[in-house]
Amino acid sequence: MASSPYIQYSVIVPAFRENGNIRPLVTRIFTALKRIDSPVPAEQTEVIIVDDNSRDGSAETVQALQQEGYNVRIIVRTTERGLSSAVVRGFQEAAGDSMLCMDADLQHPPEYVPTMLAALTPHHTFVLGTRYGKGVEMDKDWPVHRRIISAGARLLALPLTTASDPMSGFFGVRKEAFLKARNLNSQGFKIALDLLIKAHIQPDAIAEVPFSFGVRAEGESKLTGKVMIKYLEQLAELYWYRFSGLLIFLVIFLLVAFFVLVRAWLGPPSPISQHK
Ligand SMILES: Nc1nc2c(ncn2[C@@H]2O[C@H](COP(=O)(O)OP(=O)(O)O[C@H]3O[C@H](CO)[C@@H](O)[C@H](O)[C@@H]3O)[C@@H](O)[C@H]2O)c(=O)[nH]1
Ligand SMILES: [Mg+2]
Repeated sequence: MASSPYIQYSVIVPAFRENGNIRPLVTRIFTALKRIDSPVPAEQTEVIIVDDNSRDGSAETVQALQQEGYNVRIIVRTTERGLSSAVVRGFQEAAGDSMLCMDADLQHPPEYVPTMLAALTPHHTFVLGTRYGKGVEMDKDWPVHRRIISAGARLLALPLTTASDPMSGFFGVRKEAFLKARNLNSQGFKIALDLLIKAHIQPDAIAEVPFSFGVRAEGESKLTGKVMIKYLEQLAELYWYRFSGLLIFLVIFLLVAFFVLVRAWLGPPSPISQHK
């Protein structure tokens, strides 16, 4: 398939040591896009892998796929690391106005890519692949401890957004909405949540696509204890970002109310006695 200069859709895949998954991922994405009923044309879609210098043959796999005609490229970062910053880099390099982020390990089904991309419109500037929608379920092999961590993380984010699965790594955003976000947290694992808040995505601008979260095909998860602590730090930052104005207002209001009450309780100031 020849690459087209009219790219409207970009699929960003952060990847670290994912060589074994890259070929099935890319071929399945393009097979889905080439289906007769795909709402998004394959010729208008590019895939960008953002790799953190894995040196596991990922670059060679991408090169072979390019020679076979797939519109895929790889950015190999050597001075930066981390999931969120890799996704941001991919969004910055994307040619398409509709941009999707998905994991390399096939936990996000490539067959959903056309539907996810097509859900992005000038009205729905954000699309979230949700694991908590109607009619979908987690893969029963997903470990219990991961379910508990996920439920806890979701609960903590409730005051920040009404989205059903803001922890999802399967999400898309329109370029114009992405460009509105300032000070994105490059250290975190939860770039969708960060974008939802910092790009000021309103609830009615979010389209949700339920999908069944599978188990990793090859390699290992990079979710560690350190990542969970980073998530708590990210939450604290987002709470401050979202609620600091309200907090400052409340403090000033309480101080003024306290002052007024004290004055009322002490009564009016006694008249000054006059001397001749
Ligand atoms: N470039 C780069 N990619 C990374 C890095 N860390 C992880 N990735 C890539 O990011 C994707 C997700 O990493 P996993 O290690 O598979 O994460 P997970 O534990 O399965 O977590 C996923 O599910 C969570 C929901 O439970 C999501 O919140 C999370 O974003 C991710 O999608 C994979 O493609 C992985 O290679 C990194 O430091 N750099
Ligand atoms: Mg994974």
